[in-house]
Amino acid sequence: MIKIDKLSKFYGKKQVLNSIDLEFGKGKIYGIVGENGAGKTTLFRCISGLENYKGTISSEYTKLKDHLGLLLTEPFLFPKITGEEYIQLLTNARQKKLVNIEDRNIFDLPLKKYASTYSTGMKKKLALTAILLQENNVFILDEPFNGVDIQSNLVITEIIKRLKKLEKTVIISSHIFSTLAETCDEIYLMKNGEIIRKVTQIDFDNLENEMKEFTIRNQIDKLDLK
Ligand SMILES: Nc1ncnc2c1ncn2[C@@H]1O[C@H](COP(=O)(O)OP(=O)(O)OP(=O)(O)O)[C@@H](O)[C@H]1O
Repeated sequence: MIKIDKLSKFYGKKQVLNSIDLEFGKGKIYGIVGENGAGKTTLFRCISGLENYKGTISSEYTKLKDHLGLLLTEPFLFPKITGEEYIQLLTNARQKKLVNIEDRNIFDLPLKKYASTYSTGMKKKLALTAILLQENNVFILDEPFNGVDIQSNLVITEIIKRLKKLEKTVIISSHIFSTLAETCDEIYLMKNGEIIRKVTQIDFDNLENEMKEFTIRNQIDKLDLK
């Protein structure tokens, strides 16, 4: 269980997260949706221990970040290391010894090549492979489906479902509602640094319809397309 109490974050004078209260349990998948700039990535960075913040983030672990895999929208890959070396680096950090990495190459990546030469989608797949092989208990996936081919998206969706069965905690942000609706137990709607709504599976269709109607009424109609 991860418990977030009154989490606030400022960048300089700008408040980006405003008194967020959330709880994430084991064996559950959570979606976070919200417009660009709502604060999703900042929330993830705070939970992952990459940012200072006000409020508390507590869990059953002494150091949550030692049990947490964060997939960033644009993973950082060091120059001059191969895909294989990247995976080794991350798994070594968790004292996991991998005998044959090629056997665990779920996305058929060219692991002998420098990771910095990978395409955007390949970088994301490498970073995801590494955090999965770390055998984390908590996974935070920031737009995991974005920029990744259809086949790999199907694989990622299936992996997320398996992580749930393994009693892991998975938190996902996505701008593609259907991918969240297929996997999530609960979806939180973020706006201007606040969680404004919690939606459970039974209401996913209503949420999608409301969002569509709101967007079309307020945004697309401005174009006055004839
Ligand atoms: N390092 C930073 N310094 C200053 N402001 C920042 C920094 N990182 C993010 N912000 C600001 O914080 C706000 C929230 O950004 P964040 O990246 O968390 O949003 P998001 O919901 O993940 O957006 P998107 O859907 O576009 O990825 C934005 O106004 C952004 O400009």
